Amino acid sequence: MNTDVEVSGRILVVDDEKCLRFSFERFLSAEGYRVSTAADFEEALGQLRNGKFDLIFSDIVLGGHSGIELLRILRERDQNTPVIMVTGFPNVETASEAVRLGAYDYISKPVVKKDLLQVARSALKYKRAIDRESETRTNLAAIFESVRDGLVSVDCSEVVTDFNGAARKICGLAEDDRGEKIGSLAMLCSGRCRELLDRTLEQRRPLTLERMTCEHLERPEQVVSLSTAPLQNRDGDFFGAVMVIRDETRLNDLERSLNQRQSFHRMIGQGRRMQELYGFIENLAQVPSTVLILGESGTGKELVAEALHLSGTRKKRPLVKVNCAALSDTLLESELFGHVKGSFTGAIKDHVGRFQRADGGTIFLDEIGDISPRMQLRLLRVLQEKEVERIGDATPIKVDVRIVAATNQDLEEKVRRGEFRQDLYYRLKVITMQLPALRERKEDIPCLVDHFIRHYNQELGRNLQGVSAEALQALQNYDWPGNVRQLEHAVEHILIHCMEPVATLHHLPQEVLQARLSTSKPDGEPENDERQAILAALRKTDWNKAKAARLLGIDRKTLYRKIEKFQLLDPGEVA
Ligand SMILES: Nc1ncnc2c1ncn2[C@@H]1O[C@H](COP(=O)(O)OP(=O)(O)OP(=O)(O)O)[C@@H](O)[C@H]1O
Repeated sequence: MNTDVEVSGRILVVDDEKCLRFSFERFLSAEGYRVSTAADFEEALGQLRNGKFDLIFSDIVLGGHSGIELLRILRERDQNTPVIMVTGFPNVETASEAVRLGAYDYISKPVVKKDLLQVARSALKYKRAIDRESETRTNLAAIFESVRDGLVSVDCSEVVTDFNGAARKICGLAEDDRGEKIGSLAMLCSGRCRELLDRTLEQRRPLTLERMTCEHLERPEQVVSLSTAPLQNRDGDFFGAVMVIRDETRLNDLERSLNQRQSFHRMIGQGRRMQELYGFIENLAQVPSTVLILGESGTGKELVAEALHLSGTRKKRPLVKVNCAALSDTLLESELFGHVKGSFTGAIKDHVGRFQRADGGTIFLDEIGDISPRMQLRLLRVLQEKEVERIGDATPIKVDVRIVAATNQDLEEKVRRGEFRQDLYYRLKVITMQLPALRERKEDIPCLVDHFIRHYNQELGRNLQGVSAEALQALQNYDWPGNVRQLEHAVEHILIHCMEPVATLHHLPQEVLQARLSTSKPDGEPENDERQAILAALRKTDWNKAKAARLLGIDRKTLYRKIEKFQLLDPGEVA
């Protein structure tokens, strides 16, 4: 008697020899199998129509038909049920033809009981394994289809191998996108998620991206979070990557209505000041007015300009960024307005200016406070006339560009001192946005720290889990003269110096630790932190201002201003 529950099953025996049917039925039933018999081809078909079998024994010769015919029909209907051919005489050719067509095995008459039971047991075991595998596959396919997150897999050449229903909905993928390169798909979004997949394929490690606006043309509000993972087979061979896309739009909407958004485009911050800023940007995004963004260095002025551009209708057109302080006057003029060939030495061909390149979109003029009086005048004309003149060509060219300017300088003061044109100042400050310094929104420091830890974990291939409560307190108490940029550098410093799962006080940058010591003194003044931090950085770098500014995460001009403000003296110069 067969005691192996695994291999119990329903068996059909098809043979025109009554005594063979009888002995098969007797031997197999005694083992606990449920056995049915059929005397010919038609009867076999009838049995197959009415019932399900786990194993079929079939004679190769079946009256006017052949067992091979039966095998063919079975294979068309059901791939899994093993069929064992019974040959009346050892005709190896027919038997091997049967195996080629998908028979599990063959046995020859006269059949020995031991052989029969052995082949039946092995075929039924095989059937169970196949059933289990296809069950797992069906379950996985059902899970794949039913999860709410979008799933997209690609192979090593970025060809889409599969995606589920949620991905169809979130990303707008169509059935025939399978087999296409992901970069070649005509998607209606920014495609920033593809960059993450590219990096996963390149670096072969999981990556995440929190809350990203898809900039989908049909669903402009759509916000998603992404995570990717490399795909490996059992032998550890890498064969592609999978991306999980979580639609966070509803959560984002809810947070917006509750004024609790944690991020907006690339900006991070959950406090009141940032909520006001997000709302303000959304309101301004729909109007074409010029915007002047004011704020200390590192407060995120460029990110605000980006968010302004991406939240409005101009997002389909370019956002062109110009750092006015980084270029000499002549270069800036040619960069902004363009030039014609031969208009000055070195003008070997026509050059399209950035105003023209930004046509229909936005131009971001960073460090606007640093432009020369001549450039101020030229810019004033663009603002007044909405047209530009290329160097060497007096023909005005109409441009439709939204101007977003930014500065960390006190422009009003510059106007008072006669260093900045008042008329240009008024034209620029149609709408002014004052960005809060990080010390004015310290409640955002924990989520910024988390954000930068995630970022640098990915950049540096690390797995820092967080910072200790004491270290976080020190980060929150510090005044951050270099604002978010400095905090970002501080987190990078932490990741470089900390090899433990959680960073503690001694992994913090020197300036934060020093400020902590100085504020613990009873007579510590609020400004002391900043002064101490700057002094510490200057001392550490032997008063090399470029290095000190880098250490502090501020630009050199800001550092000079702070040195003046705190009346710090370079010991080298005093001597
Ligand atoms: N709210 C924020 N969330 C996340 N990152 C931020 C935020 N604000 C600034 N950053 C980061 O800080 C760095 C400086 O930001 P950004 O260049 O926008 O500042 P800025 O005010 O334009 O500085 P500067 O006046 O020196 O040009 C960037 O790496 C930016 O990603």
